[in-house]
Amino acid sequence: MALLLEAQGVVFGYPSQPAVLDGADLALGPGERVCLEGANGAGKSTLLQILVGLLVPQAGTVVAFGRERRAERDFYEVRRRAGLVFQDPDDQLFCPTVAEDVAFGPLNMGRSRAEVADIVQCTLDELNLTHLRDRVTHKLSGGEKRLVTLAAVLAMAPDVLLLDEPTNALDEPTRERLTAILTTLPQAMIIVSHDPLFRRAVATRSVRLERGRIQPIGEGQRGITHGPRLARKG
Ligand SMILES: Nc1ncnc2c1ncn2[C@@H]1O[C@H](COP(=O)(O)OP(=O)(O)OP(=O)(O)O)[C@@H](O)[C@H]1O
Repeated sequence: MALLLEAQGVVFGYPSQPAVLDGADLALGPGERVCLEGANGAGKSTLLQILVGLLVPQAGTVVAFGRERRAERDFYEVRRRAGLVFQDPDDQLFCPTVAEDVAFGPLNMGRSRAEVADIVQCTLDELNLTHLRDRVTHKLSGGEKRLVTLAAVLAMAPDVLLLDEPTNALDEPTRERLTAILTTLPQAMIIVSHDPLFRRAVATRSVRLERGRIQPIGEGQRGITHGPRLARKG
């Protein structure tokens, strides 16, 4: 099976946080929905950004769509084919209206105005967001913004999705709707999530980032963890 994205032995630290990733290996194959969990600050967002070349590892390799990627120009194609939905929608949405935000990517990719109008309509329809079309983006609720960021990324028809905590700020019905959407999309995806119910519903495989490395999660450890049972007297 040809892998779509792969981090091999990635080492990365920030000047103030020197050992975030310490030989992290993560691979994504076609049809997979890999859920990535790990404690706050474990380095999950950092790893997603390395996979699309927004951060440069100090050691290790990124292989994307069959080619090793090193230089910034190697990542232009990767960022076009791997759509990253940021943890904070305000890092991603910057146009005055929802329709303009969703149109921005395909216009930037050289699609015609007529094609883009169709893409915006279809993408908003598919995500059930047509009612938000002409709304001012920065006045949307947190959950609405999150769905609009997904629409903006899907409008670029990526081959792969990288989703950083996509259920943040979503109420339960919206989370269920997102689950239904993600499990019917054809794209392979890596999903960072702290939400065990969501992970269980979407993951085809789960891994954990711990002490800078990726550990597989076996069936026994997977899903919701229950607290220790109270000792019963008598
Ligand atoms: N730009 C930065 N400069 C310095 N340190 C950073 C920067 N971005 C992240 N860090 C630090 O690197 C570590 C990993 O951050 P990262 O955001 O990748 O973790 P995470 O696993 O995604 O966390 P969370 O689950 O809380 O979102 C954290 O200790 C964080 O404070």
